[in-house]
Amino acid sequence: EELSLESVKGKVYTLDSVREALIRQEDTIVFGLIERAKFLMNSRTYGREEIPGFAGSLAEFVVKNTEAVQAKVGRYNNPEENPFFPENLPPSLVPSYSFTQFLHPKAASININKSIWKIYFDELLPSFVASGDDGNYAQTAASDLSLLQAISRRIHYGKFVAEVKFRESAQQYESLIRAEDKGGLMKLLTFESVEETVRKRVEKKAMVFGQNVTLNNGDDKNVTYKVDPSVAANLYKNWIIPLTKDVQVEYLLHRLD
Ligand SMILES: O=C(O)C(=O)C[C@]1(C(=O)O)C=C[C@@H](O)C=C1
Repeated sequence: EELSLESVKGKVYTLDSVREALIRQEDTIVFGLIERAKFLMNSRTYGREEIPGFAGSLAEFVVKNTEAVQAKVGRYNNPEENPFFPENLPPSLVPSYSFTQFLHPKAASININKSIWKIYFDELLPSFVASGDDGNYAQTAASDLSLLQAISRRIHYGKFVAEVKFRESAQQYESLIRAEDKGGLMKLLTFESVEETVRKRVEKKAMVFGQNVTLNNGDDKNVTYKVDPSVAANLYKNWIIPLTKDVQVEYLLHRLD
């Protein structure tokens, strides 16, 4: 079998391959929920903390500084990655890998991490983290960062999904884009049955990955979970899928710029 040059050089994006990537990212998000749930709410991570020379919370401090370190080693050269604090990020110090140029150049200006940040702290955390304070503020912020990054990568992956769909039905998309018909675009890119499958699979993953494992496992009714599986399913239903679709519409509106 012949390998195309493109598959040797970089990633090939098809509807199947982007959906495969979204499925694999579910694992990361479910594990991220489980890891964050290990700690209590630890509100001191999110309030005004007295960090000398820094105006912001401990969580912001960890995210900003970690992003700066990761930027220096090239994290944001990958078009699949979007920083939470893009202002003043240092340039990469290492030679850049040549990522497949698949997206329209306007994609780089789409970043909805401000909304993701707000939803994460205001709505998601209180829905599954036990209240209280165990003193692990740095560890809490580190687990917030990896979960935020996983959720952000998943939602912004909408750019790739949209580009694949655009290439598959360019004519249909073009007329909606020219008419700036957001509702029509939303309808054309929506697959209700796929969304339902995603929600059910995520709930099952939360059950499988998050069950408390014991050796006397005969009795199914005694199984308990580290994160309520409905929290994972609702995260997808209420935020992740709708925001992925918003990113797709936003991307498509600029596709012909
Ligand atoms: O799989 C797709 O076609 C997507 O666009 C992804 C996704 C999702 O976020 O899971 C979003 C919209 C579709 O209605 C179905 C699923």
